Amino acid sequence: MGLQFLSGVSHTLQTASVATLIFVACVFISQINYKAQLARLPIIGAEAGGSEKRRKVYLQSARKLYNEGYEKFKDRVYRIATADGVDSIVVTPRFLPELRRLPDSVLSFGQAIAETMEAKYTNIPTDEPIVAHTIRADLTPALVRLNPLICSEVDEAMKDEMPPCEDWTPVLIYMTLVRIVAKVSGRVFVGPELCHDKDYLDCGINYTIELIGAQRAVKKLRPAFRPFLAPRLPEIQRLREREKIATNFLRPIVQARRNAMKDPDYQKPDDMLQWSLNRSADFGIESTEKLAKLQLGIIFAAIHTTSMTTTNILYSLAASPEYTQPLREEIRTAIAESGGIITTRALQQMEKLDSYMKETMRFYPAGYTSFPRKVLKGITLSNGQYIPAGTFIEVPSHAVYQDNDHYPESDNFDGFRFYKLRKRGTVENARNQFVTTNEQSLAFGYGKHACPGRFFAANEIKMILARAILEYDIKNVDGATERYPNLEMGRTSVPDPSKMLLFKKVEV
Ligand code: HEM
Repeated sequence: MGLQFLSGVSHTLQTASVATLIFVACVFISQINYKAQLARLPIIGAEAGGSEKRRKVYLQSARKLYNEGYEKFKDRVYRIATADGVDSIVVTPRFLPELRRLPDSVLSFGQAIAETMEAKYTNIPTDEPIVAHTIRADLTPALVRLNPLICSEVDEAMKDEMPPCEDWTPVLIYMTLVRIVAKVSGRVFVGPELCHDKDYLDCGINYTIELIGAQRAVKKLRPAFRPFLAPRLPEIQRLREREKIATNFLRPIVQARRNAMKDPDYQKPDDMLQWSLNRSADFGIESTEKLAKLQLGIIFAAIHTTSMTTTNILYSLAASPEYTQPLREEIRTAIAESGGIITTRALQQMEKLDSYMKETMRFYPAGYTSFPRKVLKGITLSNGQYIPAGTFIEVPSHAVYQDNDHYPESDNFDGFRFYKLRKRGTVENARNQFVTTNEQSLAFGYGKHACPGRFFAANEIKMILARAILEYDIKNVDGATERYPNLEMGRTSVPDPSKMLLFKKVEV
């Protein structure tokens, strides 16, 4: 009996050892295979040396590397070291039409964001189709109806947040815009109950800043230690606190709305929270906690992106005052022709403003690359190059914006570049709008995950700028005429949030 038992144990151990060996061999072989596949792709910046040296060069001069790669590898994809120390695969835009056809099970936006944002620990919702769906199906079609409301929120928020500016007054413009955008967007996202609540607004504004801090803190940990150490990081615990605070804010409102929805005559509010509630059963969203997390996700996608874009435009405007008068005239005429208010038609008529916004975004997109995707299944491109599963790809959007073939005299900031192109005909009119996305206009991404919120963002930014340009003269402090440089880190480029602009009320 004893011998039989021992021989059984020995047999089991042998089987387990063989299984383990086979498993290790498989992992080893697939790693070798993966590395061999990667090694077939050319590298930009190889002369710097090993991967750590290339990473350092990337941190100092990512923009230069992407531009060099764009010139060197017009028809091929190549590798670049990134801030993470992981090589990313840079894809030239000629491959975009074939990549856009691939399903998410092959090329995943959600997975790329989840890994970049360390979603496992930060909890940011990256795979919740209800968010993009509600924006596309409910928010964008509602804009014509909502624009008067958005406009009055812009007016009110600007009155609250801007100082009187009877004489030249310095304004820390980035944070001022963050508060204006948070209030205006809040009206559309959560509705009247919460959008003016200072504590809720602070919760949303701080959440985004803290989320980026938490993501950086997790990235600093070695990957193997993250499951144990990341949940204990104070930055991650602070995010959990924020989620609780947001849930507590939303709970009574969600409860009241759910109760009211039992009444067939209930006039449902016209905001994202309500549209999400209407669709929650279809997407399996039950709890208020989940709804709160989705709200935080929308806030993360919307507030700082919109505020940074608007800040970039105002920094450009302060350094190119020759544009103020023609823009002011266009805005005045458009509003006058719409009965003195900013209607959807008036916004559409602000084509010079639209062009100025797009030209600023061409020079100062939020990042030097676009179309971040994780490759879940290996892809063979039409030129025969193979991109293995497990890699990240990106497109060098800023280099595209600097290409003279697409943008003649691309170094020249021409605020009315797109306005002039739009005047050429119907096709050119459609191709050159602020919200347009295509292989040459990548600031809002590309393909089926291109930013669904860009139509709302465009309206909101135009309304804020229309008010600012009509009501104020704007200039840099200390008589500086150069545009404030953006802060660059790796592939990101942000307007310097510590800079002031001077504002003075226009005398009428
Ligand atoms: C000027 C402001 C904004 C910029 C520059 C911007 C930029 C982007 C970019 C680059 C992407 C990735 C697209 C891709 O890789 O193909 C994206 C996605 C997204 N954006 Fe925006 N965005 C802005 C405003 C907004 C606003 C106001 C909202 C919400 C109302 C929003 C909601 C989203 C969502 C939900 C996604 C993910 C889409 C998906 O999962 O399919 N964004 N945005």
